[in-house]
Amino acid sequence: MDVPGGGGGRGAPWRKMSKEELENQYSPSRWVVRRGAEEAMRTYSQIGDEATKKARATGRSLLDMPYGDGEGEKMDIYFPEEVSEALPFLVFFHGGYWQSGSKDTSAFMVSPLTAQGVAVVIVAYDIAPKGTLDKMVDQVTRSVVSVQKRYPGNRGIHLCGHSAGAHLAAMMLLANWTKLGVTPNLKGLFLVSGIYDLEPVMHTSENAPLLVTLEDARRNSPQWHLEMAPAQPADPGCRILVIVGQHDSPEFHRQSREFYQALRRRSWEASFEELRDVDHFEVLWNLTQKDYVLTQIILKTIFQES
Ligand SMILES: N[C@@H](CC(=O)c1ccccc1NC=O)C(=O)O
Repeated sequence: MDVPGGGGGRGAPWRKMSKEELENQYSPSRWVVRRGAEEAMRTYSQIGDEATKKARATGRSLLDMPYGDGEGEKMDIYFPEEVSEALPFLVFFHGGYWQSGSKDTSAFMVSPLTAQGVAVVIVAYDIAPKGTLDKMVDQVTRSVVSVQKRYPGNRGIHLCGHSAGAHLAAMMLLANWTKLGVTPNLKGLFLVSGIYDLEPVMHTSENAPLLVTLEDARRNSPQWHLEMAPAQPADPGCRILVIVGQHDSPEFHRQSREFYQALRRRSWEASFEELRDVDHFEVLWNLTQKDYVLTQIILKTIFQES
């Protein structure tokens, strides 16, 4: 296999980095500006935990709904007060480098979105070492199919993913829905501080539980597919918002920018947004706030199209 000609190619900046520099660039917690790395991670878990407890306390949820036979193939569905047949859905995939995180601490955006009439689904998947990347991509694909089958009258499904979860969401652009028998009513993707070319991650300590080979990395890199694989027709009805935090590392900025550019080259309806004054974790925990700029962008996008 050849290497892509774009940012992932032979001239990619990460190829010239020392092992330490690469490790640094791919350790989001080292780039936070308002607190130490450990405190940032602690706050992130705490806010996720509290948001999930608050979302579950309303009682308007279906928890642990299976989307497959595997023990980890479960999703939580949170409903707005006004129940209708034709709700817009937002399906969220949590981050944590495919090896940490849980649906049980990731309901960040549930309260502000359900308050505005959006049903929110938080998906669990088998993180490493139990799950491989291929398995996680397959699981997430089946979770989207399951939402469409359960709610065929939905007014659009938007996917949202953070970091490793943005990678999983982006992989849905390559899914073979025909083979799965159902084409979800996908209207948009919100990709927050994601990774789209997995090859550099393979050379960091994050790969220890993942055991990604070069073949695995390419097969599971949406960037690689957009640059190298035969073009799949872009869906003009599906808008893609690529989002990065101002204080994300330069490599995270590069990954987002180059993915956005590759999407545009392949005729996807994509836009790019750098969110001011937030780091890799704040961008997500701010989604607990109805007035946060990204919460507002998400709501505006969902209701423009439903
Ligand atoms: N070990 C990582 C943790 C991390 O990257 C992370 C943690 C929680 C949610 C998302 C994350 N990043 C990507 O998936 C770090 O140093 O920041």
